[in-house]
Amino acid sequence: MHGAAESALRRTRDAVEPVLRTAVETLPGRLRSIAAYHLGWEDADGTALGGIGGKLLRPGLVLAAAAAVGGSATDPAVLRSAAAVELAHNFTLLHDDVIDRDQTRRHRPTAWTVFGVENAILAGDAMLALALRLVGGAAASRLAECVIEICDGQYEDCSFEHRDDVTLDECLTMAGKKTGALLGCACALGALAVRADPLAVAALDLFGREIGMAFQLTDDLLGIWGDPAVTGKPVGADLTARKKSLPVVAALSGRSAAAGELARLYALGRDFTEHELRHATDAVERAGGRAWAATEATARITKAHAHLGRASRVELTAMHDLRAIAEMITRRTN
Ligand SMILES: CC(C)=CCC/C(C)=C/CC/C(C)=C/COP(=O)(O)OP(=O)(O)O
Repeated sequence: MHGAAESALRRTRDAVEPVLRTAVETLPGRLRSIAAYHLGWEDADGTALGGIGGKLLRPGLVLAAAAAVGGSATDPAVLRSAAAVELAHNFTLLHDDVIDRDQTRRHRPTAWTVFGVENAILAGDAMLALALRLVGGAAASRLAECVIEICDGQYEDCSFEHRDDVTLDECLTMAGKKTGALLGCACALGALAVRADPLAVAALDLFGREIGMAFQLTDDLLGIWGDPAVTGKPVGADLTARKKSLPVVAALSGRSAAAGELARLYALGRDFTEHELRHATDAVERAGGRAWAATEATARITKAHAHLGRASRVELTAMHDLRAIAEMITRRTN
């Protein structure tokens, strides 16, 4: 993280973590323990740990969006929305780790490997319900719509694993639902919490969706070329499992020899060996998938800035944090 974005996310942590902790404390004991483990507050045996493991990007967007339309980032309604968005995000992570059978998240064993699949699913469900209860009213309806869109995106993502004809457009649409929707919703909820003009809410939603696309593109790149010591996840897991991530689908859509090699590896129908993983990583790069994803991520950030510019009521002077967070997304290393 860099400068202004880093300090915006640090302020977010200070402001939102107490609200999150108070909310999670209201969960029944065993569900609370799983949520506290997943959020990095406790070890598996209940020993207190340093703090929340995630970057708090989505709550950061809630606070920055509220400020951008002239509201206060310390308004209780804004803080509740920020905590709710983070709870909903963590519901998706808990369930996603179960679906993918991922072993590691945020440098630690995933909740399902520690507490069991059923319990991790139930803790995720409880966190989503907590999110909706925390905001209530119109904000809860908006968040619920967003979660339905995320589930639709996740459904598409899973269904792509059984197809070998997935197009780049399909993949981009899926990423917009799976990841872009929640970043858009975070911005919209921040603006709604301070009763912003509907035009500004819509512009901020579109801004969030575009940076959400850039976020997913960068996430996919980090999944292949990131440093596991920084990302907290094993490198190459998506490729090994032959996932249709954006750089892979971009590479497969070309006609180069490297695209053919990648297609043959994907047609093997089983997880890759270490040697095949190295070959596939190299083929995605040579077939242009890495360069395409990096360029597309930058283009999405440019589009996002244009949405801010079109929001006539948005306070131009107060948009600094939103711009800083957007710029940080393509540079991030975790
Ligand atoms: C319904 C369901 C299972 C949906 C799954 C949706 C899903 C997991 C989409 C991926 C989004 C993503 C890149 C998360 C990492 O966020 P991050 O890097 O901001 O995470 P952090 O909080 O650890 O920083």
